[in-house]
Amino acid sequence: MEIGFLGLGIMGKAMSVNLLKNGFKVTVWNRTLSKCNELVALGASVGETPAEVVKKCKINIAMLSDPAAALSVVFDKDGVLEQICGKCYIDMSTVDPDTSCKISEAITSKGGHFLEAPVSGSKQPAETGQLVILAAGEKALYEEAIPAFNVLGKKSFFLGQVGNGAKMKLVVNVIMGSMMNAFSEGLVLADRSGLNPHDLLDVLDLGAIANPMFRGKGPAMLQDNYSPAFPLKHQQKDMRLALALGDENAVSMPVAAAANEAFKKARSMGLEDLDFSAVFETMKILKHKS
Ligand SMILES: NC(=O)C1=CN([C@@H]2O[C@H](COP(=O)(O)OP(=O)(O)OC[C@H]3O[C@@H](n4cnc5c(N)ncnc54)[C@H](OP(=O)(O)O)[C@@H]3O)[C@@H](O)[C@H]2O)C=CC1
Ligand SMILES: O=CC(=O)O
Repeated sequence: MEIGFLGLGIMGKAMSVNLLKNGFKVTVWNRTLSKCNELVALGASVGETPAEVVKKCKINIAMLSDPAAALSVVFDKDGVLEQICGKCYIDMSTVDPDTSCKISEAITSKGGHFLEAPVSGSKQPAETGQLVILAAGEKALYEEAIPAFNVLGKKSFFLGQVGNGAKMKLVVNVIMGSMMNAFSEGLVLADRSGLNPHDLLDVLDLGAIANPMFRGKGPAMLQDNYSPAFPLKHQQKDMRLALALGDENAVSMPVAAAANEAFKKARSMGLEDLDFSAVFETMKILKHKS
């Protein structure tokens, strides 16, 4: 199966490498075209524009930063829409349900097929094919994409109509962002009250709230290492979009709102391209001021 892949950031690069290594033919495109070179060295072809990729490939996957990027790649000149008739488009970016529905409507009205399929799991799961895929939209396309999903992920869910995948992803990530804030506060509290935060990591890891995120990120955070796996700007985007979903549904979300403020503070400190665990730095600043 030949797959078109649009967007070679942290996730898209890892996912397309994985597809290539598992025997798929892949044609890639990235806004900054030079990022395609590494994939070419592994056997990928390059399209000069999204339209050129879609013209060549029946199944096309996008992994783009945010709603603006997702819309631009579809609707702009030389975009996906120009060649979508009879072709398939799977948007795996994390966007809001309205963006996903807008893309779906445009694609299907031009005779294309659409699936949204955002993922849970970060850089390492993308590299090792351990993502959790949250698909919604055209069921027949979901079934057609299963061989690719089996390479990219450890489990795929089909969640029904377009928008449900986006919603599920935002619910998961609003919980994750709030957890990262609680974890960071706990690390600061341990330190300031005279405990060794490394001991806290060991205690947490043996108890009821042990989880891969605390286990994976904690030691690096204590060394001020925020090498980006999941950039903070994207986590804050997800908080913002999840809070908007809360607004729409009259769901009070004070914990998530406070966590969002901390991520915004981190962005204002210039930390947006670091890993989202860098929100810890906002609390260390507060600590030093008090
Ligand atoms: N990193 C992670 O752990 C995870 C990320 N996600 C989600 O996956 C998506 C991608 O994340 P990630 O790979 O980390 O992000 P990156 O920031 O590493 O990559 C973003 C990609 O989007 C492209 N892009 C940005 N703006 C535009 C635009 N206006 N037009 C065209 N292309 C554009 C970038 O192109 P260029 O190279 O030219 O800048 C790049 O290819 C996001 O929605 C994120 O929330 C989901 C799960 C985990
Ligand atoms: O969206 C980020 C993730 O780790 O999942």
